Amino acid sequence: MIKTVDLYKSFGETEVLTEINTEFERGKTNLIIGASGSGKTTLTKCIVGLIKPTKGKVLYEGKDFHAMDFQEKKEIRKKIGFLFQGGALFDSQTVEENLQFPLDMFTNQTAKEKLDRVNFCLDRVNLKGVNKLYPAELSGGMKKRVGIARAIAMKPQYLFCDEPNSGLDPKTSILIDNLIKEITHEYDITTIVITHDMNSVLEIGENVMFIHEGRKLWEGSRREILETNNREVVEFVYASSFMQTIREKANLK
Ligand SMILES: Nc1ncnc2c1ncn2[C@@H]1O[C@H](COP(=O)(O)OP(=O)(O)OP(=O)(O)O)[C@@H](O)[C@H]1O
Repeated sequence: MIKTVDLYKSFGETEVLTEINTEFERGKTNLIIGASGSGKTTLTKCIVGLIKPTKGKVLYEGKDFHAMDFQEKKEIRKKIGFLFQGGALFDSQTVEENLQFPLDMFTNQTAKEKLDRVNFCLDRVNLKGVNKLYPAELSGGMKKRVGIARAIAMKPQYLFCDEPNSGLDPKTSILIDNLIKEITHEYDITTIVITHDMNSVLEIGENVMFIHEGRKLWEGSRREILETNNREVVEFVYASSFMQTIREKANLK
């Protein structure tokens, strides 16, 4: 579990995060939603240690990350997998080399052990046999799946996904969403997903946190989001008439 306690972040005079108290549960897909500029990325950066909060704590299994020494932070970082927008693959390396990269960096595994792990992860995301292809030879959805395979190569305890659906068609988006959810359950990972995609919220939002102007305004499940009367959440989530129809239909049942 990851927890934030009274977390604040300012850039100069500007306060970007205010009093964020939240919990991201293990074995669940925890979604962070909110308008552009509301503070989602800043919060995530504070959690993974890319920036230091102005005040407050980030607890990994109860231990304050920002109070840890270099070695302890390194141990936590080894347990974090990242899925970046666009996959963030190295274009000059094959799929196999991309997946092997974290294993080369952080493990002393033999070449055979690394290849076995690469093949296992590719198989898990239904991409058997693409080892020797380069990212340019893959579709957007395949790149995302390679990104997921790379993110799980190190058997992470924590998984951060930054807009995993950006640039994907609706069908592929659902496949990627479900893959993230399955992997989260299968390996009991604490998964945090930043998303703008309301389909994802309704599909995999086991825990949804809504940030508005740097404050946590609402938290609940995908079911609860259909029923909430919180004005800001309703304005954000149900901005389109299509989403309003979904809400009305769900609440009539
Ligand atoms: N390094 C920085 N220096 C100054 N201001 C920053 C910095 N990083 C972020 N901000 C400001 O913090 C606020 C929150 O930005 P953040 O990127 O966290 O929002 P976001 O919700 O992730 O937005 P988006 O959905 O567009 O990615 C914005 O007003 C942004 O300009």
